[in-house]
Amino acid sequence: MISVKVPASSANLGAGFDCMGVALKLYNIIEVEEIEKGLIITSSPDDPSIAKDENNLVFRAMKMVFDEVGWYPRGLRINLINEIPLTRGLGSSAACISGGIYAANLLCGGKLSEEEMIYLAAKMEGHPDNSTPAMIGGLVFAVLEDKKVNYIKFVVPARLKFAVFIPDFQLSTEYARNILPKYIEFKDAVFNIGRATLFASAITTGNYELLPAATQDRLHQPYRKKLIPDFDKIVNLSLEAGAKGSFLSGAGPSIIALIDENYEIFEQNVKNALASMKLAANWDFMILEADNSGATVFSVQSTSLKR
Ligand SMILES: Nc1ncnc2c1ncn2[C@@H]1O[C@H](COP(=O)(O)OP(=O)(O)OP(=O)(O)O)[C@@H](O)[C@H]1O
Ligand SMILES: N[C@@H](CCO)C(=O)O
Repeated sequence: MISVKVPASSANLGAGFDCMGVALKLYNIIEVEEIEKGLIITSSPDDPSIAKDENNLVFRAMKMVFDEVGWYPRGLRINLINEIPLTRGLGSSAACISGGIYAANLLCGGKLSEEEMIYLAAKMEGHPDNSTPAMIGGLVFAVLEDKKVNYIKFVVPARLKFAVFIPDFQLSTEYARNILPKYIEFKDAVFNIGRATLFASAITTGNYELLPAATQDRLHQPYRKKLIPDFDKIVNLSLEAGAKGSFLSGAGPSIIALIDENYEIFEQNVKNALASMKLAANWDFMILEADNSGATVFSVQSTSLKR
């Protein structure tokens, strides 16, 4: 059996719609083994939205690899141990896709290169901002091209931490993409290009004082925040508690705040504010570090049946 550990991820990071994302130390584990025949999928915790047949996202990602390399297991057992909350903007689908591709490639003897896996994952997800950090870790700047992903991975220092606010409802990426406008104003495009560029420079040079300005966005948050009750309250309370920028995580509904010092004071301030504004029951709160490794093998025993 092969066990693969794959991190959560947060995409967009403010202004970098579909092109910036970071892996986070919150993990799913995907265990796979070849069996004589059939497909057996188990999951814990279980969730009715996790398919147990060929529609399962991990299976579909694995199947894409088998089709690509022309090798198929006789049958397959997949066990999913899920820590990443589903459909909350924390890259649960990218973890399934990147982790599934990574596990399938191990099962079939490592026929695909890392670049090929990164490309297949981004192609399946439709954009590379969750799938690339899920695959290789770090904070990634990435663009999906015709046949490859052009990207740069930045190794995130432990000093920079990610406060995550997770509400008690789901918001599918598909729905949150469908409500975006087809066209945007030229001045809004200019606004985001400037902020995204500033963010890349500020993050990679450690110039965190620029992050509150560099994480502003006009491409997706103005439309999506209407779907998230208390969005403005959470953003404002995290900035007042000392965050260096606060924004929607991926397509939402979770919200991320960046912190680089006084973590305990920040945590206490946030907990007090959530309680006094009566938001604590509806919003989970945790502070995470970036994961700089991406998908990794947890353990490998006998991987496939003898032929
Ligand atoms: N552990 C899992 N096992 C199987 N399928 C999963 C699992 N986690 C997520 N999925 C599938 O992915 C869907 C959620 O994907 P979606 O892109 O909407 O949200 P997300 O990836 O959590 O958020 P975002 O893309 O904004 O970070 C679920 O409805 C389910 O079909
Ligand atoms: N960039 C994507 C991330 C979610 O998958 C979006 O915002 O729709």
